[in-house]
Amino acid sequence: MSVVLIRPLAVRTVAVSDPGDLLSRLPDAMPYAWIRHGEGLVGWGEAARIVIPPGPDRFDRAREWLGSLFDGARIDDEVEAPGSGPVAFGSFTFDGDAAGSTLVVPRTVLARRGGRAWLTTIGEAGSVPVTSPVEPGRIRYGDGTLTAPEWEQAVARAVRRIRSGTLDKVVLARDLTATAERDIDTRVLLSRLAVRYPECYTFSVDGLTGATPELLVRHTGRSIESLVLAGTTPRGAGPAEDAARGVALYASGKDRHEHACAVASVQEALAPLCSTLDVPARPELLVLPNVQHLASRVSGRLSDGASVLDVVAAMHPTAAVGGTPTGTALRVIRELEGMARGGYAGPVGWIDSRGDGEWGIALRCAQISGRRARLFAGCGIMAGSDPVAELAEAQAKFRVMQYALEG
Ligand SMILES: C=C(O[C@H]1C=CC=C(C(=O)O)[C@@H]1O)C(=O)O
Repeated sequence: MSVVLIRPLAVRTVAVSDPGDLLSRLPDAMPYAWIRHGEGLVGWGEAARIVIPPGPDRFDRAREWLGSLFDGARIDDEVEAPGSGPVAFGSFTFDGDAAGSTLVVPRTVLARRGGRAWLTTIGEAGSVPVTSPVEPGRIRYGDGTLTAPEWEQAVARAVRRIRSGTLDKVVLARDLTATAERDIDTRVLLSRLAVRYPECYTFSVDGLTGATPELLVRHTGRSIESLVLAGTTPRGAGPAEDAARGVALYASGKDRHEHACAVASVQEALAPLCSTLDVPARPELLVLPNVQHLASRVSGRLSDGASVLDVVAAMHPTAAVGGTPTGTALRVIRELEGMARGGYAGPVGWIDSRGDGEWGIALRCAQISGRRARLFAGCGIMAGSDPVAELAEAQAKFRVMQYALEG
């Protein structure tokens, strides 16, 4: 386990006047961010970092490290709100056996929530070199691991596997590559995403950048909430077609079953942790600029002092990104996708020293590195799935990051 830190952490949180657009305050091109409707946290610099080794105990290792780091910290926090005091941003790979899961405690975090704003600093306040955001310029796209026809064939194979009775659902994803004229400054992408997708969680952790609509879990004291998504249709060309698509999605047996699998996986994971759990009987429609989703808002009360990372560990991977049953779906994903998902479809978010935090599923995102980006999009495959329609759905999901890159 590789660990870098300034120990013990000397943490100070002070209330500040409204800082305006949080993203406009970021000094460098590789920041940490978690923003929805202008609220959330942004961070920069690095007071501590852990690269978590792959394996079934990776969430335990992460929790142990955070526990000893935060317990040993000297914290002077005049705000005492979720997200004040020391905060770690994190990204876990989808596949527990893959390397690349990380937790980072930024040296500076600026936050806004519920009409309050605060600034957390760790260690001596030093001067930070400030650069201006630079547009990436022209973008060239290329195929990722599979071409579009190859991915359609993988979907057709998954459908045959499901019809043979081996599994109910599997989420298959594909990747696209993008190369920009200049190094990609994630601040440019974050600002575009936050304006166009205010309903989503605009995030960035170590270059994994996107705007996900799917809240894995928000943890505030003992209250938890989750927004479960599965079942999708692209937006229509005009209001009439759009409304008809929404009605058809809501009435589609295939999509309702796909959604029910995702809700059941969340319910099964949360029930043992909760004294009460509220799961809606029917989904609602979530309409985003690129797609419409079936959505279920699940809420509950934890029966003990489990932290947000405990809840994340119990939930991942939900059937919104894995499938049903989970073990079989994960084997089929490895076999048919043929690619490393990295942080895509893994948990991404933040945790504070009280165990509060917000974690999403890293969807509608890309891994940014220098001039290159790797974009990801996936679809829940069911017995009734049509490979052509699934490809169109994946293209609609790619549009989020294509817009972020191109403007
Ligand atoms: C796997 C993705 O979306 C998931 C979340 C919402 C709806 C989904 C669907 O309808 O297929 C997927 O389960 C993705 O965006 O890459």
